[in-house]
Amino acid sequence: MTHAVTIAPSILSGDFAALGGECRALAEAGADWVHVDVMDGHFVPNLTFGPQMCAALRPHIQGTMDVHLMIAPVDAYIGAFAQAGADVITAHHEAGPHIHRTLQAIRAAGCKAGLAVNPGTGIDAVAHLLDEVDLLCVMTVNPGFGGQSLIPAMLDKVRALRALIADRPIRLQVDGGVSLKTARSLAQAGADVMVAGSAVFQGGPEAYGRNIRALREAAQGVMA
Ligand SMILES: O=C(CO)[C@H](O)[C@H](O)COP(=O)(O)O
Repeated sequence: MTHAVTIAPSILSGDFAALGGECRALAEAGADWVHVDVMDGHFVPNLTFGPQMCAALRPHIQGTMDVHLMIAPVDAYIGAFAQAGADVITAHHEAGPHIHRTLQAIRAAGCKAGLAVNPGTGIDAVAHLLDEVDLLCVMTVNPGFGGQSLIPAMLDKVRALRALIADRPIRLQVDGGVSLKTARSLAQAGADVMVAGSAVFQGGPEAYGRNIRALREAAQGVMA
């Protein structure tokens, strides 16, 4: 069974000189969420945004601001991202040192708690954390950069996590290499939130609506 799919464009692929406008264009184009990739140059080999950027973007985002923290340590920054208006804050299992406490702190700050796992991390890592989690993010590429190809072995991981979640109200997100080619198999494996950078932003603002529609239809198995 496939689930209704949420499309969460990653502004990592947007025009950094015009991100407010990019967020407004995404809303007009039918994006469900906006995914903000926060990178610290330490946990991942790239640097992007901080809480001030999130606060500046918040008024330009309709609906859910989905903040993906690729940073270590995490806990000291949760309050700032919550204050900045994040709806979902996702932390990495690998960022440590006490992910259970981190997830509790995210909820205590009034946000939905997301748990991300890198490609090399097995599903056992999340099994004992499900009570603390509102969203599981399967990294389907190694984190740090947009435009990479989906790692095929991650489909099995998505399938296994969907089975593990069972009937819990946990969203299952995939992040990296989501495209017209991969969306259907990811949805069939059980993903219900698709983060997409290149696949949404290619072609510029006039293509966003078309790209989002095509991605949604591909995920749902609607033939072009
Ligand atoms: O978290 C990320 C990288 O760490 C990005 O969200 C992800 O790679 C999306 O980009 P694309 O759709 O181009 O693969």
